[in-house]
Amino acid sequence: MSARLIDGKALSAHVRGEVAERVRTLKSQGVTPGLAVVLVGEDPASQVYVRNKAAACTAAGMHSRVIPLGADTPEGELLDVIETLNADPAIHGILVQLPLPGHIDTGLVIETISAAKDVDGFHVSNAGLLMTGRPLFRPCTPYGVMKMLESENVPLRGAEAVIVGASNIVGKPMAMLLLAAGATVTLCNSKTRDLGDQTRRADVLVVATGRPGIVSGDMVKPGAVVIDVGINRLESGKLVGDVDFDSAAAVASAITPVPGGVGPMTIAMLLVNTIEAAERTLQA
Ligand SMILES: NC(=O)C1=CN([C@@H]2O[C@H](COP(=O)(O)OP(=O)(O)OC[C@H]3O[C@@H](n4cnc5c(N)ncnc54)[C@H](OP(=O)(O)O)[C@@H]3O)[C@@H](O)[C@H]2O)C=CC1
Ligand SMILES: Nc1nc(=O)c2c([nH]1)NC[C@@H]1CN(c3ccc(C(=O)N[C@@H](CCC(=O)O)C(=O)O)cc3)C=[N+]21
Ligand SMILES: [Mg+2]
Repeated sequence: MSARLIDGKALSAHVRGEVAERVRTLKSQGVTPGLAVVLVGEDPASQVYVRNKAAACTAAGMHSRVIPLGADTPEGELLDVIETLNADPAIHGILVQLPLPGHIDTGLVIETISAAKDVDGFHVSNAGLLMTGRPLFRPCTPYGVMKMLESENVPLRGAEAVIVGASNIVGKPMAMLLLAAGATVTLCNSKTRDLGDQTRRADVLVVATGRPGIVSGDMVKPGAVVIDVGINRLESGKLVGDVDFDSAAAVASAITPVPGGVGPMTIAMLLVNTIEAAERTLQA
C-alpha cells in the first residue's frame, strides 16, 4: 500500500467537537438543538445507524428523540408523526431513516418534512436549492466527502471528478457539490458502457453503488484520490466498501477505508446540519 489513509473517524471527531462548541453557545442563548429520527420497522442495520446518530447528538450536547414505528405503520400515520414534528419547536431537524417499507411512498414522506427541518437535504426544495447554487442543507454523505477532500487539501478547481453511482442521496448531490467546487464532473450509472474508461480519467474518484469490488486498482489512475462511500456487509459479517481496497491503495495517492471513512463523516455532517437549523431559528 502506498496511498495515504484518509481518517474519517478522526475528522468526524474533530467536526463533532466543533459542533459541541456551537451547541454550548446556542444553549447559553436559551436554545437546545434537537434532532428527531423516525425509524419504521425493525431492520437491525437501520437500528444500529439510528442508535449511532442519537448517541452522536447526545455526545454533542444536543437533544435527540428516536421515534420507532412498527413495520406495518400506515402511511397516513407516518405523515401525521412528521406533521407533529414539523410543528414542534424543540425539534430543529427531522430524519426519516431510509429505506421505508414498500407500502409507503418515500417521496411523499420526504416532501412532508418541513424543508427548514430537512437535515438530510433530501426534500425536492433542498435538492433544487443545491442544484441552483443556493444550498440550505447539503446531503450529509456528499457534504462529509467534501469535508474530507478539503481537510486533505485536494485541489478541485479544474480537476477531473468521476462519481460511480447516481442516487438522489449520494451520487447526484455529490456531483453538484464537486461541480460547485470547480471540478469537471462525470456521473456514471449501471448503464455506463465501459466503467474503467471513465474511472481511469479521475483525479478524484467517488464510488457509491452498493456493489463490493466494483472498482479495482486497474481502474484507478496512479495518484488519484479514492473515496469509497459503499457500505456492504459480507456473509462473513465483514464490512467492506465498493472499492477493492488493497489493489486501489497500491495506485492511489489517498484513499478512505471502510469502516472508518465516509460513514462517520455522514453522522458528523448530520450534526452540522442540525446545529445550523437550530441557529437559523435565532436569526429569524
Ligand atoms: N457511508 C455512508 O454514509 C453511506 C453509504 N451508503 C452506501 O453507498 C452505497 C450506495 O448507496 P445509494 O446511493 O443509496 O444506492 P442506490 O442503490 O440508491 O444507487 C446505486 C447507484 O449505483 C449505480 N450502479 C449500480 N450498479 C452499477 C454498476 N455496475 N456500474 C455503475 N453504476 C452502478 C446505480 O445505477 P442506476 O442509476 O443505473 O440504477 C445507482 O445510480 C451503498 O453501499 C450504501 O450502503 C449510502 C448512504 C450513506
Ligand atoms: N434518511 C437517511 N439518511 C441517511 O443518512 C441514511 C439513511 N437514511 N439510511 C441509511 C444510510 C446509510 N448511512 C450511514 C451512516 C453512517 C454509517 C457509519 O457510521 N458507518 C460506520 C460503520 C458502522 C457499522 O459498523 O455498521 C463506518 O463506516 O465506519 C454508515 C451508513 C446513512 N444513511
Ligand atoms: Mg445522508
